[in-house]
This record gives sequence, structure tokens and C-alpha cells, in this order.
Amino acid sequence: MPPVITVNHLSKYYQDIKAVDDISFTVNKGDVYGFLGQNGAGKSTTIRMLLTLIQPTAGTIEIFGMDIRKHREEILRQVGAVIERPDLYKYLSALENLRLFAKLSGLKLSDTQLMLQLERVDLHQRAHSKVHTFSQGMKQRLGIAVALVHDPQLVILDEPTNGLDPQGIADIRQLIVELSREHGKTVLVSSHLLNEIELTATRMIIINKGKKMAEGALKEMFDPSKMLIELRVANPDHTLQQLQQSVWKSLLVQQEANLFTIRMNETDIPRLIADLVSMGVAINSLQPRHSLEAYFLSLTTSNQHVDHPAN
Ligand SMILES: Nc1ncnc2c1ncn2[C@@H]1O[C@H](COP(=O)(O)OP(=O)(O)OP(=O)(O)O)[C@@H](O)[C@H]1O
Repeated sequence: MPPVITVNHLSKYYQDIKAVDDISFTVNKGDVYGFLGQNGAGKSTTIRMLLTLIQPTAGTIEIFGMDIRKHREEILRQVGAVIERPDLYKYLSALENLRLFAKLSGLKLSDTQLMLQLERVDLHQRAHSKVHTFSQGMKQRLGIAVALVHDPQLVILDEPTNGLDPQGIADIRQLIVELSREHGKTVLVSSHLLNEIELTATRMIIINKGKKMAEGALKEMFDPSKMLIELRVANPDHTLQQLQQSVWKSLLVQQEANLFTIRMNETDIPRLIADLVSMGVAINSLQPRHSLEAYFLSLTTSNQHVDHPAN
């Protein structure tokens, strides 16, 4: 069986801006594939090319093993997407919206079938409420129900949690997992937040300034020896002086006021704490920094282990 998506050497240039610069990746059936990048990385541009909304400058895209230039309509019949905010009729109810979009897609679905679709996004109890009474998270879930109305095999969601509160984010996360595990959908979801993707994605790609930085499963990509630790202290001057005279000196990545960032292996944390205490460092907190920014920082700083002196 061919991969669901195969992208080869894809590029999109806007004059001198390389929005997408020679990226290749594959998404397999059943994957929740995370598409990660900071703002302006090229996520939306790639998604727009996958949906044939814009033309690539170079490269090829195959979906379900077919070239999107040659089999556009056949492919798009099996794709559901939510990009930007979903376009909904706010003075119609959830059920009326879904009924209308089903009709526009040429589908004849009964209200019972439509209610099942609303149940999938946990909106069945609000089926008859007008959309203008919905929270942003509920509108986003209804947008996903609209994208799923024709029961596509591939679901593409561009930053689906943008602007949502923590409960709304958790609901979308759960919905993504259910789509994949219970309904067998393949999902491509973009985000600029690593912690957003790491909880749902089976595989992911990280792009930066249009270029692919890494691709794979989370545990393959995050080397624990390159972990960044954030240390907050009450006595930063003393801490800096002590760290500079210690074996930890070479691992200090940056200091901003009372916040120190140290790149190290997770297994060295107990030793670091013991050393800090013996150096008279007043520790306020110590925690791993797990973010895209930290990942980029860890890629661009060299990898060193602590050679701790024997006790
Ligand atoms: N129509 C356009 N004309 C010119 N430049 C564009 C156009 N669309 C995107 N870009 C540029 O391409 C780059 C990638 O943009 P893109 O929207 O794909 O990023 P993104 O990763 O989706 O980020 P965001 O989350 O901020 O939308 C940016 O530098 C952006 O300014």
C-alpha cells in the first residue's frame, strides 16, 4: 500500500522568499503526523499546496499514491481539511450547518447520520443551538465535523488549537486521537507548539524557514543528552560565579537575570542538584525546557556530556 502522502523536493518561492525550500516527507496510513514549525516556517504554505490551493514552484505531491496534478478531484473527495477559522453560518444551528454543508458536497445524509457526526465531535447535545452561542472551541469542533461530513480518509488540520482555551485545546487533542484510533483516519496536524504535537503525533516533521530540520517519531528526534534544563535561582551572581568555576561551565547555554539554561543529559540532573546545593546556590526551581525553541537551540549548540570528577 503506498503512503497516504508522499512529498518530494517540494518548494514554493515568493520572489526572493523561500516559503518552502526543498522539503520531502511521507505520511503513512493511520499516522497522526505532526507538522511543526514556528510562525512563518512554511506550514500553511505546504498545506495549501497539499490541498492544491496554490501551485508549487518545484517538487511533487502524491496523495493515496496519485499525483495531485493529475487526479485532483479524485483525491480531494477523500480529504477533509480545516484551514484558518472554519466558515460557519452563525445564525444557523450546528445541525443546520452540517446539513447545509453535506448538501453542498452532494451528500444525502439523514438527520440521524448527521447527529452521529456531531456526536463524534461531542456536539450532539448542542445540535439545535445557534452557532453564535458557541465557544471558539465548539466552533472549531463543528468546523472539523463539517470537514469530516463526507467521511474522508485523510484529515488535514492547520493550527486547530489556535486561540482556544486549555479545555478547548484538550478537546481537540482528544478528537484527533479518536479520529486516528477509533475511526482509522490519517491526520496531518500543524502547530507551532511542540507540547501540543508530542501528545498526539505518532510521527512528526519539524520545519524552520521553509527547510526540513528533522522527521521521525518523537523519541528518535529528541536526544536526552541534548536536553535543556532551566534553573531559576535566588542568587544569580553567586550562581554564575560558582558555575563558571565548575565542570558545568561548558554546558551553560545562556543566562538571563535569575534564569540559567543548561544543556545536559537527563541522567546528570541529580548530580547537578547535589553540586548546586554544595555551591550554595539558592534553587527556586529546576525544570526541563521542552519547546520548539529549545529544540532549535539544542540543534545549534554542540553536544557535550559532563565529565564529572569521581567523588
Ligand atoms: N502569498 C504570499 N506572498 C508572499 N509571501 C508569502 C505568502 N504566503 C506566505 N508567505 C511567506 O512565506 C513564509 C511562510 O509562511 P507560512 O504562512 O507558510 O508560514 P506558517 O509556518 O504557516 O506560519 P504561520 O503560523 O505564521 O502562518 C513567510 O515568510 C510568509 O511571509
